[in-house]
Amino acid sequence: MRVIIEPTADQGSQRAAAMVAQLIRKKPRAVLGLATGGTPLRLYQELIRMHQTEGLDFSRVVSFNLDEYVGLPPTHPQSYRHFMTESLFRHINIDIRNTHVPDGRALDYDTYGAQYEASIAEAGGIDMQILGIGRDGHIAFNEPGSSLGSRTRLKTLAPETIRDNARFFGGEEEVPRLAITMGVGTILESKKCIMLAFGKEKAEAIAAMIEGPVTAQVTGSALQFHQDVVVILDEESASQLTRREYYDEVEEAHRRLQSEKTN
Ligand SMILES: N[C@@H]1[C@@H](O)[C@H](O)[C@@H](COP(=O)(O)O)O[C@@H]1O
Repeated sequence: MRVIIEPTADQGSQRAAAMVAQLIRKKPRAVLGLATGGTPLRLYQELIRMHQTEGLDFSRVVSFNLDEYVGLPPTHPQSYRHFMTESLFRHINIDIRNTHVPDGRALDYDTYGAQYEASIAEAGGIDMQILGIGRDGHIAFNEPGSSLGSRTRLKTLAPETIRDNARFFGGEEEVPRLAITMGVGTILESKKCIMLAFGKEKAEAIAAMIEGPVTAQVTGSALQFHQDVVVILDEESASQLTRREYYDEVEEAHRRLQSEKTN
């Protein structure tokens, strides 16, 4: 796991955007795994800027989102489909038919989950999965206790997640209790994962995910089994890591290698 600590969330988001842009330039038909929540917003803003000012071309990009609330139509202001349209899709030249967000109104979730997995496989698998993390260490909506081999399925939200997301809904009562989410096993199959976490409220989850044991109680810790994960942090979210100096040294070594390559 590569741990990059940037001074601020803005710098961290720019770093992530550069990685996404590099992939799309190399592989115009890249398959991106996308996340919602407050964390990736700055990354999406930077991608929009790159599209508008540098001509970053999304016309052949395919995307799959991690999750969606059950019961919300795509037009609902808090649905993740709506979030993606407003925060990214309508500002870039992605073909909306190539964007996939789980359907929160599917009737048969077992069949639907299997179909979602099949569409990811048909697209060639996810090249780069963007991830955030919940304060309890969950990824997508894989709440504590989720199987580390889980696939796309229906999931009951944990009380902490409902509390955390109440701010978007104007109260806990309004937050849906169920979601459809890619599983931990689905996420582990993506070729590369970029996790973003900013702010001190994520510090504990980040320390548990990176330096703690692999456990279904912190589903993000399963990423320790993935061979290509980059975690991008700011000073606050990195504040509880005990091996900080080592991560900085690794980054320094990366920089030296890069500059030797380009010189
Ligand atoms: N399903 C989403 C996750 O994908 C996200 O990572 C998490 C953190 O959200 P935020 O970035 O707003 O802190 O919230 C929800 O649970």
